[in-house]
Amino acid sequence: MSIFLKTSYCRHLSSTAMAMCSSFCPQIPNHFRGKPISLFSSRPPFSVSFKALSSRAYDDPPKDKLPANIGFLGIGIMGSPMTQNLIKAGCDVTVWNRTKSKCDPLISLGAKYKSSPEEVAASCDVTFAMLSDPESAKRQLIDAFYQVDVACGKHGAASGMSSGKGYVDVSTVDGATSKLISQHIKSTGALFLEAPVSGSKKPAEEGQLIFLTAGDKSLYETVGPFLDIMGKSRFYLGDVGNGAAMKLVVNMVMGSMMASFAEGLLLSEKAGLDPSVLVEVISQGAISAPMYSMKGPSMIKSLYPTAFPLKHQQKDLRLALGLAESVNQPTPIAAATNELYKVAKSYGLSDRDFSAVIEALKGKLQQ
Ligand SMILES: NC(=O)C1=CN([C@@H]2O[C@H](COP(=O)(O)OP(=O)(O)OC[C@H]3O[C@@H](n4cnc5c(N)ncnc54)[C@H](OP(=O)(O)O)[C@@H]3O)[C@@H](O)[C@H]2O)C=CC1
Ligand SMILES: O=CCCC(=O)O
Repeated sequence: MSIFLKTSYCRHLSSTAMAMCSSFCPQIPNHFRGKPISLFSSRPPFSVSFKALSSRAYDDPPKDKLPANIGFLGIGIMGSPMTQNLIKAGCDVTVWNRTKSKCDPLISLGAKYKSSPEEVAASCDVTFAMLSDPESAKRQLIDAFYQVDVACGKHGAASGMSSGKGYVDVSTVDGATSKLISQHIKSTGALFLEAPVSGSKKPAEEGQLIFLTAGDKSLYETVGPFLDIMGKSRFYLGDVGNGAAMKLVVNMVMGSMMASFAEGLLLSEKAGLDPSVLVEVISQGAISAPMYSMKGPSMIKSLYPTAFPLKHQQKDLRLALGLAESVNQPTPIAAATNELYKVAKSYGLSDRDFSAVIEALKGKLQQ
């Protein structure tokens, strides 16, 4: 396995964190570790930024509970950097993706490859999945004759699961999908955790994601060190469905914020103002958000380099509206916002960044 030394990280590793790294992936010498790994034997029902607390003393989990082999299904915009961080931290990772070529860079970093989710799950202690949507998280149509369910069906991950293993779904799906996958996984005796993430491509690359987890608490504790490699904080929210719901509410708010920001940029321009000054004014006030400063300058230039695909934002709005319907909560702003993203999709912008929603307000697509 190729091992990469991140000297900037290592400079900050406390000796406690180094010792924990050693017990976690014992085949890797401490000085090759990528980042500190923080472990809690029990966690409060709220999140703490563990990377900021690396000098605290933590209990090591029992060594016989530490997973040795990690599987990762779905090597897309998010899955790829998340897997890279696991490999760089010294974990033994096995990957699968529908489009096999996306696994190649990870294989050259030291990952193993298996040709189905079932084989990954069978060869790994814990398998993560980062797939597009409820449909792909459950089911994949390879061709007209041969069907593979990524999680649930023939050659799906559940077929390779058994007691002692765990499945962690980090995709953004609705609670019903998550519960269905949980049932299939748990019927094999394995454990299940839903763990959708807040944070986009760059936080994924930098190991700064926020995990919104729910499901088997013991699996949450077992995989905590892996979540801490990929993320900066993690929330445990109780029963399966709560992580999915939290993620959908967050992304419903984000989608509306982006749509409103897009309206503001266009209105400022039509009113004779400089939209880049608007971005600066917003960044200094109470409605400041990193998203506006990060996306604003490229939106003004009609550039939408993809970090969070627009089709996924629309999917999350659709699922959030379903959640709202199920609890009889009015969400008129999200409903209108969803329509705007649907217009943007009809302009062929599905695979562009979600900030391309501004094009739906221009009336005419800028090439
Ligand atoms: N990008 C972001 O900023 C964030 C995304 N998310 C969520 O993470 C998930 C993944 O997003 P992201 O990585 O951006 O998306 P990508 O579109 O880059 O990746 C999607 C992944 O799902 C796979 N996939 C899609 N359809 C199927 C199918 N029918 N069967 C099997 N595999 C399939 C793709 O395989 P293939 O390569 O073969 O197409 C790919 O591995 C989504 O749920 C998204 O909402 C969450 C937080 C941030
Ligand atoms: O689901 C995507 C979230 C993107 C983000 O949190 O920046």
